[in-house]
Amino acid sequence: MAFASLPNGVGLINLGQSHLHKELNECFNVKCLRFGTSKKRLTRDRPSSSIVVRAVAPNSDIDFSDPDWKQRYQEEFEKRFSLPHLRDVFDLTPIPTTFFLKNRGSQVVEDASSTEEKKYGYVNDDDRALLRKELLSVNPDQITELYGLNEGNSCLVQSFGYFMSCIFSKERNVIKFSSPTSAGAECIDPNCSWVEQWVHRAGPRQQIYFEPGKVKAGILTCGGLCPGLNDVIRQLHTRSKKSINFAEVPAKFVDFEIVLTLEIYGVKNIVGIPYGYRGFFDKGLHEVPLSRQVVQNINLSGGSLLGVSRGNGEVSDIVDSIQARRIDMLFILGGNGTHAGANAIHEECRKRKLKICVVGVPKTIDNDILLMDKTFGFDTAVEEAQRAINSAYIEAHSAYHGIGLVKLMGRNSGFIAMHATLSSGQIDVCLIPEVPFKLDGPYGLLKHLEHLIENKGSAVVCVAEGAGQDLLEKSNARDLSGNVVFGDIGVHIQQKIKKHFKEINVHADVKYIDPTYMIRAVRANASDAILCTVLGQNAVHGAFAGFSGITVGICNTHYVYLPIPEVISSARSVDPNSRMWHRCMTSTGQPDFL
Ligand SMILES: Nc1ncnc2c1ncn2[C@@H]1O[C@H](COP(=O)(O)OP(=O)(O)OP(=O)(O)O)[C@@H](O)[C@H]1O
Ligand SMILES: O=P(O)(O)OC[C@H]1O[C@](O)(CO)[C@@H](O)[C@@H]1O
Ligand SMILES: [Mg+2]
Repeated sequence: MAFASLPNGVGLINLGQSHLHKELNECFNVKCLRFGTSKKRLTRDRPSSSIVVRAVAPNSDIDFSDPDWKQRYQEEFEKRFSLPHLRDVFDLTPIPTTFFLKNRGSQVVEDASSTEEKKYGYVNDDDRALLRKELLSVNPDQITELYGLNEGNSCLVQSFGYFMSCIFSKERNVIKFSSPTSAGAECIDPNCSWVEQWVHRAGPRQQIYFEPGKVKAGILTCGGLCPGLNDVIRQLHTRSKKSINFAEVPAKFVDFEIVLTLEIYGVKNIVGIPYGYRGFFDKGLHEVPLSRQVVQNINLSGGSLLGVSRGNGEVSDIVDSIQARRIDMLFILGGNGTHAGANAIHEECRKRKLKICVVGVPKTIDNDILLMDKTFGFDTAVEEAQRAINSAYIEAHSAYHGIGLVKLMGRNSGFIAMHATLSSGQIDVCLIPEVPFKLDGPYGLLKHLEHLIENKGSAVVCVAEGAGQDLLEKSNARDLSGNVVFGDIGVHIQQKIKKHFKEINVHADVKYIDPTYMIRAVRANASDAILCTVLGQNAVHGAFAGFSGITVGICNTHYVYLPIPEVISSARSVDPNSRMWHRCMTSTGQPDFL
């Protein structure tokens, strides 16, 4: 069983292991995470929360002696991951789609789909993608055998690279954990049996639930900034160099790419909601009409041209505003908090019997959304973080007894710090929220730095902002969204290092770099930009397909739709028993600090 230990010693149990019955009730970092007896799933308590996140364990009370337990598990899993649909509430007859893959010129051509397109161009509602990201560790001979390459498989062995990518696209790339104690093992039963877990495939459907000409679509971005927001909502173009006055933006002044997909369907009425949810309840802010004029390169800059914000509005006020604006589709780009809000809006729309589709697009540099391979902005943030690390390294190595210290974002999750450490190869110590550490004592960080200075002459430390919060004075301060405001672990460590080396009378030249906002205010790199484009398009397809209360994502290399509660029931975090964290420690050569 792979428990991820948290700074306060709370066990964070991996998804798929909640049959291990244990009750915990602790506050972890920003949020209070509860592991209840009845639900047996980590949920997040938000004192100011207006919604309760659904928390259904697929494998609650599984009787493994029942020969049919796998089937039961899969049935429950299928139920959990079924997508809320307008049909659940309304008696609707779908119409043929207006989204065509072929014969599209500058104009949207009505019913121009070819027979071939009808056959192959769309995703079926029953299509599924295998959720679990699994790794294959067998040699090519075994692959040939395993995948029946000699039996008409379309993967032709042209080159090893092609061969591997072809194989890996077959959705059968699984790892068999022989034991729950294997690194990173996520097992359901004590024998680690393989149980397939399928989720819904994203993409355009042949039948749609809205007449595009009558649709009004809204887009908003909420939470902190993230590289790629403008790519998802690509491309916003201003003819003026001046910043946008959201109270007065002429139609066709701005142009977004989510808009492009909407317009390909034939939607003409598209608006941007300024500054996240605030745009719905702040009377001084007005929606921004968006159009499809071909405009350039706004995705070349970071930030969000719609603006972002934190802070709670009443869900009922927001839905009043959505209703008054007659919005039919709402696309919401944001992190965990924003998605909780999106789900609350979706639920409220259902309660009021409004035919509105709410579709989320997960945005977070922290990469802390459950189940997803990665979220957009993360890669870019890691890439940018390396620049800071490189500067810290150069400073440290150029100074006599230099110690470089870099603090990176990562509120609950150390993915940015871990990946930046792995990619830079210049870090001696990586500290993340998921792994507790001590500063003092024979096994503490300070002693290790002494050792590095003595033996290497310099050292570089990378610390995630949420790491070591137990070493700081507790603060009750919260930001507008209710997130706990952390103490500055970077400054704390810097001071402790200086004090320590002074006390032992050894010279140390400490250089502290805090690139916090620099790593998220940049434009998306190529891989994030592609991810953004695909997610943006799929969000639009999802709404036209009639799904609401869903989000889009990439899971196990496939693009999928997921019900929102499933991805926000807790923050995704680094598993200290994973191979990746082990690799990180191997790369730095750091000890445990405990
Ligand atoms: N449980 C909730 N129910 C309803 N709305 C929420 C909830 N949690 C957060 N929100 C709203 O979502 C918005 C964004 O939340 P938050 O500031 O936590 O950012 P986020 O989406 O998690 O992004 P980031 O990854 O940058 O933190 C805020 O306006 C907040 O009011
Ligand atoms: O200072 P702001 O804008 O509230 O954002 C800071 C937070 O944003 C994030 O990047 C994303 O949640 C966190 O890592 C960080 O704590
Ligand atoms: Mg958040």
